[in-house]
Amino acid sequence: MTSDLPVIEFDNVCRNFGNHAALSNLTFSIQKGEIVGIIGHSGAGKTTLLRCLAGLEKPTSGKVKIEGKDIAHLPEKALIPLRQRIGLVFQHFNLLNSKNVLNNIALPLKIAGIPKAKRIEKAKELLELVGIPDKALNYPAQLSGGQKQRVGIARALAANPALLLCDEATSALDPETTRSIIELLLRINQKLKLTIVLITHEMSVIRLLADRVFVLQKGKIIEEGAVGKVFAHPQSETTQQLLQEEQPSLPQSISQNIHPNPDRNDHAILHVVMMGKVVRDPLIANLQKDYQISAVLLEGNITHIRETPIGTTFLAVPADQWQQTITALTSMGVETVEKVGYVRL
Ligand SMILES: Nc1ncnc2c1ncn2[C@@H]1O[C@H](COP(=O)(O)OP(=O)(O)OP(=O)(O)O)[C@@H](O)[C@H]1O
Repeated sequence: MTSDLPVIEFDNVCRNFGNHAALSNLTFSIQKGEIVGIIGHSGAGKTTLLRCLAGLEKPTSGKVKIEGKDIAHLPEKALIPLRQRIGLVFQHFNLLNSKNVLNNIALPLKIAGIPKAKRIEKAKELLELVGIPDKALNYPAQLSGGQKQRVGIARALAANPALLLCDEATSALDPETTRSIIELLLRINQKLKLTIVLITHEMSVIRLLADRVFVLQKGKIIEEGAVGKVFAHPQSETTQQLLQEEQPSLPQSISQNIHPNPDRNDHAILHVVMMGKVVRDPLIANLQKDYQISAVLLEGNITHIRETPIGTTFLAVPADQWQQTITALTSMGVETVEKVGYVRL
């Protein structure tokens, strides 16, 4: 395999269930070391896509290539070694309760016929990597949810996979534990240069973990790109809906009274999105100082995509100064600024 060959390539993949197209002409590629998040409403095709990637589901047509090999058309026997290149992490961990932690982790190696001493050595190494070396002899019932998921991740890594697939891997965990599992996945991604594809309904997980995001709707990718870009400027209605809980919105007392044309003494409302350094700049003070524009902050918040701050605010400025404000804010380096309408404050 050459280093720039994508780890994953989907070429015109369709998966039908009867007359229903769960995946429809999907074409994309994912490079080694990338972390890609897949989001979409229920029934959009996320699980089907992940199952096709894992070789658990055969596409009706098209090619699914992992490290250049088309797994969609391999006979079952030839799929076995390829499946070992793919680690799976599940929402409910799927550990065997009758086996201790070390033996759970070593199980894929046992199935692959690796001698006992070697697989236990590897399992110990992985337990160290996921940060719970002292739990080797414990049974799953004696572990917290976060510890169980660490074991699930260690097991997924046992056969040195090229690809880790995470299906709602943090959805059963509390926010603090979710954060620690995200940090673990990021560390593993960097240390092992592991490619990770994750499905989640938690947008905060995508923000902290993924480099790129695919938005699925009715089996098609309707929006795709760097998480920062897509989350800062969601184009499709679906993406906007999925992000809605995360976005600040105007207080009802204002949003109810917005109108499209200005009356005398109205203010124009501007929706401003900023990324990076500019978030820390005193924009309102600068508007006043450099442009003599008095802006009022109506609503706003700051979130982070990895280390990059994203600021979203609604400002009100005198109605006759909205164009000048947009020009000024753009020259200050904000990502986007749009007029939402007019209101009497
Ligand atoms: N084995 C199956 N037989 C018939 N229809 C199926 C099967 N698997 C999935 N589907 C259908 O394909 C579509 C996509 O399902 P899929 O489970 O991939 O969606 P999803 O985005 O993962 O949804 P969710 O978020 O609810 O898990 C749905 O309409 C579903 O009903």
